[in-house]
Amino acid sequence: MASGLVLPRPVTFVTGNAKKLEEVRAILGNSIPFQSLKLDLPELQGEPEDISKEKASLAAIQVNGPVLVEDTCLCFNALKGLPGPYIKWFLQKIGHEGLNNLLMAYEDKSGYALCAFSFSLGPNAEPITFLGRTPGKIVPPRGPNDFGWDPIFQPDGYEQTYAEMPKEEKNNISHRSKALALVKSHFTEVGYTFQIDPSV
Ligand SMILES: O=P(O)(O)OP(=O)(O)OP(=O)(O)OC[C@H]1O[C@@H](n2cnc3c(O)ncnc32)[C@H](O)[C@@H]1O
Ligand SMILES: [Mg+2]
Repeated sequence: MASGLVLPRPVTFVTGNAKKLEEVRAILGNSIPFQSLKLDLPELQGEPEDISKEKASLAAIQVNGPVLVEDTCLCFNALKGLPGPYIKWFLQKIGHEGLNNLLMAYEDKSGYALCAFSFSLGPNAEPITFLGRTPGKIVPPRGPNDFGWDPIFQPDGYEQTYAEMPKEEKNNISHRSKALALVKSHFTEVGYTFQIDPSV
């Protein structure tokens, strides 16, 4: 492990989505101490990794300190990765049924959930991105409708949709937990310490 880098401020996880925050808390536990800030950052366009980095840069300016953000995609293979980062608007406009209908013309219902976390040390720093991906298929909705597209995503190797699974099970295999595992390894490697440095 490196000698350790004292961050002048605790890490702030910036999101406007309470469900994301709930999962990030459950997955990270005490491994990375963080505070959260509810902020609706702009919905950007482009490739998932670029969107996530740009989101981190915007968040770092707002917070004026170290931030963690994430952007989530739901990608359909038959549609070459779309809706991808635009899933939020697709879901809002056409719902679970409409998302299934998008694939009606295709035999291939496979896809993947993708999470792109980005960490920035502050307004002038270059964000680092960590990707997590869980393959699965798009199915007619099953299970509680309390988080986004969970009812229509059935991960490979499972008979249940994300929505039907106990939360701990989703958190063990999810796109989010895979990306967060990489975030944790990075923090361990760099050896960040999170106490507030009184000299700053
Ligand atoms: O403020 P941010 O963090 O951006 O929160 P958001 O809700 O705008 O989230 P995204 O921009 O990443 O858009 C992703 C969409 O996918 C939904 N979503 C994200 N993670 C999910 C998950 O694990 N299961 C189901 N739906 C999810 C989320 O509710 C959005 O509709
Ligand atoms: Mg968003």
